[in-house]
Amino acid sequence: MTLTIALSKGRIFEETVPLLAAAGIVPAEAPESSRKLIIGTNRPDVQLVIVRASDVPTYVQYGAADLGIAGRDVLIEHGGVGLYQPLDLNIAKCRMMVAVPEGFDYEDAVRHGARLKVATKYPQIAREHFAEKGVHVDIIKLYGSMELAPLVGLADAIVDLVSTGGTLKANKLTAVEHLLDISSRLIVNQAALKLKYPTIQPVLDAFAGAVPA
Ligand SMILES: Nc1ncnc2c1ncn2[C@@H]1O[C@H](COP(=O)(O)OP(=O)(O)OP(=O)(O)O)[C@@H](O)[C@H]1O
Ligand SMILES: O=P(O)(O)OC[C@H]1O[C@H](OP(=O)(O)OP(=O)(O)O)[C@H](O)[C@@H]1O
Repeated sequence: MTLTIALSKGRIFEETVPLLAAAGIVPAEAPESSRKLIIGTNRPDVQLVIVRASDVPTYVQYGAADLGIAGRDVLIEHGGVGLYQPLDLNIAKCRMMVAVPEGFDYEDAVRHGARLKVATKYPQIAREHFAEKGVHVDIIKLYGSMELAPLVGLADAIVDLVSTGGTLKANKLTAVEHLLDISSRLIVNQAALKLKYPTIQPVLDAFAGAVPA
């Protein structure tokens, strides 16, 4: 029985390589330098499928992949249906923040009941946050480069991921609220966990033992 693991290119793949190694799995090639979407490994019974970060939960939900690694941001937006989430891998760590242009008095706007235009790739997380605060917002869904939106008048604020703060700084934005701490989690298709338990459990154990501090 083949074990299929869904991963995204970039930081998740890079930070997953040591975890795979702990489970005795070595990718046959690097996705960055290959156009292949199915990548073999040193183990004939394990293959990797390379998908968009936000598509990882969907592949695992429907059983097209048995395991996957996805950010908490992506998992909240997906909803987590059909997924078992046994392990926080403590990789791809960042924070979900509200940010506004430097000089914009966000607290004052909120206090005065202003209606804010908020650009984000994370409409569920943003909607819930502002609903809890009782702030009226118009959510504008974007797929990337959120930091641009306030600079060109598309939005008053953004909800986005911040790590070093370099992107905010380069675009003269400042973080005004911290919504969530984000890291990536191992996700498992619930049916696959039962059917492929003897193959999956050792991988889960190896990952658990290799989680970075
Ligand atoms: N600057 C960052 N530092 C650390 N982790 C991050 C950072 N940005 C995003 N992440 C985390 O890594 C995950 C994957 O991000 P990545 O940039 O590889 O994909 P993406 O471009 O956001 O996804 P998609 O391809 O679906 O647009 C995110 O879901 C998030 O959990
Ligand atoms: O605080 P920093 O260290 O600057 O990181 C924050 C940036 O990282 C993420 O983008 P990413 O690098 O994933 O680019 P992408 O959205 O174009 O994939 C996020 O959307 C921010 O733009």
